[in-house]
This record gives sequence, structure tokens and C-alpha cells, in this order.
Amino acid sequence: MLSVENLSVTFRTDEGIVTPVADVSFALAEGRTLGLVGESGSGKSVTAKALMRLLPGTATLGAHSRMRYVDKAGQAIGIERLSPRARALRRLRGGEIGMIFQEPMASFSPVYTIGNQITEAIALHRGLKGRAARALAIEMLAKVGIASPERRIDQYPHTLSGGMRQRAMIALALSAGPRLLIADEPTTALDVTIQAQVLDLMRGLQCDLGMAMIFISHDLGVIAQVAQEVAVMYLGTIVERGPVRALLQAPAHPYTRGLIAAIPRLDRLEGRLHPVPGEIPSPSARPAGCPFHPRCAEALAGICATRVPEPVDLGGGRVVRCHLHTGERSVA
Ligand SMILES: Nc1ncnc2c1ncn2[C@@H]1O[C@H](COP(=O)(O)OP(=O)(O)OP(=O)(O)O)[C@@H](O)[C@H]1O
Repeated sequence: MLSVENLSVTFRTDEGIVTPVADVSFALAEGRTLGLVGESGSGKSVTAKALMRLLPGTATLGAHSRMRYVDKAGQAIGIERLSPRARALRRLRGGEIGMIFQEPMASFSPVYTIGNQITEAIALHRGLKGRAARALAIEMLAKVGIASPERRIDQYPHTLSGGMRQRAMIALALSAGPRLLIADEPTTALDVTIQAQVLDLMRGLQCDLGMAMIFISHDLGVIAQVAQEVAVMYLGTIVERGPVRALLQAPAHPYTRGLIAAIPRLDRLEGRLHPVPGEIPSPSARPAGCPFHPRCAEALAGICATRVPEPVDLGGGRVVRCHLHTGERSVA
């Protein structure tokens, strides 16, 4: 359904050109969930926005970037080639690919009721108006677990609680009937019990609707609950990807091992937490060679600091970018 190849994004900034996404490739089949995980600033949101062509005018896609999407009618669309005003892009956004954000007010306008906004999406993408659109909007609100939807539909977004607003935003995205939902940290701002409810809800809806999903989170524990495949991002690069279980059981990249070691565990309260040492550098100060080498305890002298690791196919759908797997030996 979606294949992304060699996606690179650069931004023009006052400090010069920065590259928050460098040579990202992944694929997603219909009905599957890909988890995109990485620390803050690793380029997850920029990747998602590139897929929706929502990047600002200061952004440029690399010449070799390919984002191929096969739509409802079976037609292949080169997303990277669509012009910002193309009708095909308007059809794609919402109706084919929906997006939800960490902050629901990014999707809702504060001056219209949630009902107004959901029925508008329904009219635009499903061609339903009036009573039929309102009935479907109420049905969507009920589907996401909002009690008394026939009353809530006439409320303004700011009158709902945080968890309720998050649910309403999911209803808004789903009411357009997308085949692919990009969820960018949709539960990060919620407290843990509501987070668990919303995750559960999204899993159930995805099953019912047969929708594919790209689920973005900095939390590997959350990704493990919702995704079948996972891609680990570091400084704009996917350092490792593969089926979620295999990757968690035997992580191949030192950064993935670090992320797993950093997950707090209730059964080991006495043990110390092991955060990945150091900080993710700014994309304007991208290290040469492997971007992770300055923080890597296993870096090979004379290799990792100078040569960019190519993707290595480990079999079973697993790919890693690390010199420890390319058969390189320290040259120092
Ligand atoms: N419009 C922009 N202009 C310049 N740099 C940008 C712009 N948008 C994002 N960036 C930079 O791109 C990098 C990647 O940002 P991105 O938001 O994709 O990270 P992320 O992995 O989604 O992190 P978070 O979890 O904090 O959202 C960051 O260093 C960010 O500062």
C-alpha cells in the first residue's frame, strides 16, 4: 500500500541547511501497523508530514525521495510528485490518509462545534450531507467511546476533557474513511489509564475497519502494544527495522538495545535505569559516519566515525544499519 524509498528532507534555516530526515526507507502493507520510534528530534514527525505533504515552504525533498501510495482504486500515486495545490493531494489527505496529532486542537478549530467539523469532513470525503452526515458523525463519536454522542456533537472542542478531545479527534480522522492513519504521539499527553483506553480503542477500530496505521511514539513499550512492525529512528535515519517481537527479543543495533534498557520495569525497581548516554545532536551538527557513533559504546575505531553504514538484511524482514553487522573490523 505504501512504500517509502530514500526519503530525505532538508530545511533552510538561519543557521544554514539542516537534514532532519536522511535516506529513510520502509514499506507498509494494507491493514498493518508500523511503529516509528525514536527520541525527541529524531525526525519522526517530519517523516509523517512529508507523507502528507504538510511540510513548510522551507523544506525540500531529496531528489531520490520516493513515496509510492496505492489508492482505493488500485492506482499508484507518487506523493513526492504531487503539487501542493493538486486535487489528488486534497483527495489523498483525509480520505485516503488521515492524521491525528498529540494535541487535538491541532485538528480542531476552536470556533466550530465538533459536530460541524466532523460533518464537514464527511461531506468532503463521503459526499453525505444534512441528516445523513449528522447521523454518521454521531455513530463515529459513539464508536470512539464518547457517551451521549447526540449531546456531545453540539459542543465546542474546548468544553471536552483531554481524553474526550483525543477521542473526538480520532472520530474526526476516521469519519473521512481513511485507509491509512498516521498517528503522531496520539497518547503521549494523556495520563496512563486514559492512554491505555485510547490505545485499546485504536487497536479495536483498526481491526474493525481494516485500516493500516503508522504509529509514532518515543515509547517503545507503547509501540510494542500496537504495532506488528517497528522502525527505530535516530537523527533522521532508520537504524533498525523489523517485526516488533523479533526486534525486541534480539535487538541488532546498539541504539535499539539502549532504548530497550531504558524502559522502566516494575519488576526491577531496585535496579538502576540505563538511559542511552549523551544527547541526540541537532540535525545541523550531524556527525560524520554512523550518526550514533559518538554515543555508541561499541563503536569501531577508524570505521564508525567515518563511514556511513549501509542497510544490512538480517533475514526475516529485519534490516539494520550498523558496522557491527557489515563484517567491518576496527582499523585502528
Ligand atoms: N520547520 C522546521 N525548520 C527547521 N527545523 C525543523 C523544522 N521542523 C522540525 N525541525 C527539526 O527537525 C528535527 C526533527 O524534528 P521532528 O519533529 O521530526 O522530531 P520527532 O522525532 O518527531 O520529535 P518529537 O518527538 O519531539 O516530536 C528536529 O531537530 C527539529 O528541530
